[in-house]
Amino acid sequence: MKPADTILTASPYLAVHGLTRRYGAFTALDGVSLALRHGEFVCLLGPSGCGKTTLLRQIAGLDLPDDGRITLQDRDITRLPPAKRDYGIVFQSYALFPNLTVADNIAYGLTPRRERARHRERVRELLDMVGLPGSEDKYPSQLSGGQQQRVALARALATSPGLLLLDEPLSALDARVRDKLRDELKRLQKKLGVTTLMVTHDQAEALAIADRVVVMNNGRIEQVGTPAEIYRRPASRFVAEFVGEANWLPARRADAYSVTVGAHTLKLAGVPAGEACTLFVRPEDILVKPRWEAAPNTLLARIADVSFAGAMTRLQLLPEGMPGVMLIAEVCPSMLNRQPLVPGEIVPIELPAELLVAYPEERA
Ligand SMILES: Nc1ncnc2c1ncn2[C@@H]1O[C@H](COP(=O)(O)OP(=O)(O)OP(=O)(O)O)[C@@H](O)[C@H]1O
Repeated sequence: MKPADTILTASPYLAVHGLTRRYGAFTALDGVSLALRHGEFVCLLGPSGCGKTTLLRQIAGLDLPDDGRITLQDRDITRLPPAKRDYGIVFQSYALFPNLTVADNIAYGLTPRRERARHRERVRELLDMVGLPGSEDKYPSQLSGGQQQRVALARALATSPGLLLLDEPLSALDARVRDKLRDELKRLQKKLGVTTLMVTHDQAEALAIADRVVVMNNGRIEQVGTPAEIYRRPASRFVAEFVGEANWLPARRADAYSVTVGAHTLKLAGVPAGEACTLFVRPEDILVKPRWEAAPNTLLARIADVSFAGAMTRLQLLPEGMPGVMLIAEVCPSMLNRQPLVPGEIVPIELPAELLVAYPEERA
């Protein structure tokens, strides 16, 4: 795992340095360091209680750290009041004023108040931008959840802030609205180039929307990387388990580049020190071969179950010579060029050496 400090770029837009927040004896943030480049979309991802919102609140100035610093374009903002930090924020609950119209909600932070005509024009522009043209005179209660969240986004962007903070903005919405708004949010963020930090506990959402994902656990950063890096090369077992689905196989180290699992020896790019380790392989990385041929990392497996999963077919496999191991594989039937797979059938499978990762046993 890389220490978080090593990801600090030369001149980040926003950076936190060794941020710590304690609540009594409990440490909610434990020396977190992180840097965001200008225009980047970064997601804070992690299980409930890992400190995501605490970190966002520190950056917003809604709570103060016990230790550490926050800088915005190299300026120390750690103790600045929220109004002086140049950000817009959207929360999970829409937090609109119910007694104000959409237009007044959006224009709320625009100053000076006397410039009503200019504000009206800005509100119109913002409503167009978030896909709600002509909604100026409606009240929040007349809007759906997705529409209210669009208004909240327009309000957050009204002053053209340099930083957009989003605290689970999509999680109260139903799945279809959430996916649509997620895509729109990403497009809008790229168009405006506003540096964005979003909290989510939804790994699929983080992978789909972010330029970089920050995986947090117990008040610390486990890994920072692009969605592909996080998914393909999880830096720890925690990240591998939290992001995506994986098979885990108990293994014993044979040498620096191979392990044994049951009666089989499997090759891989590297094996950690220590007698025992755990092998990680994604379901879609297991290859079902059209015919048997003796080759490295190739073995026979009995199909225990086949289930339809849309574009992919999902298999439960019991590899021969690996007692107690069951693998989940996802295969694309059109790639197989063979008869349909059926339960009870014995098929050759390959666990590709370059896609296997071994984690030390003590991290389990
Ligand atoms: N004001 C507070 N007083 C005491 N403990 C707090 C306070 N605020 C947060 N905590 C604790 O700090 C930890 C981190 O909370 P935080 O809200 O940052 O988690 P999170 O990762 O955002 O989780 P969730 O996804 O559930 O919102 C939690 O265990 C929480 O109970």
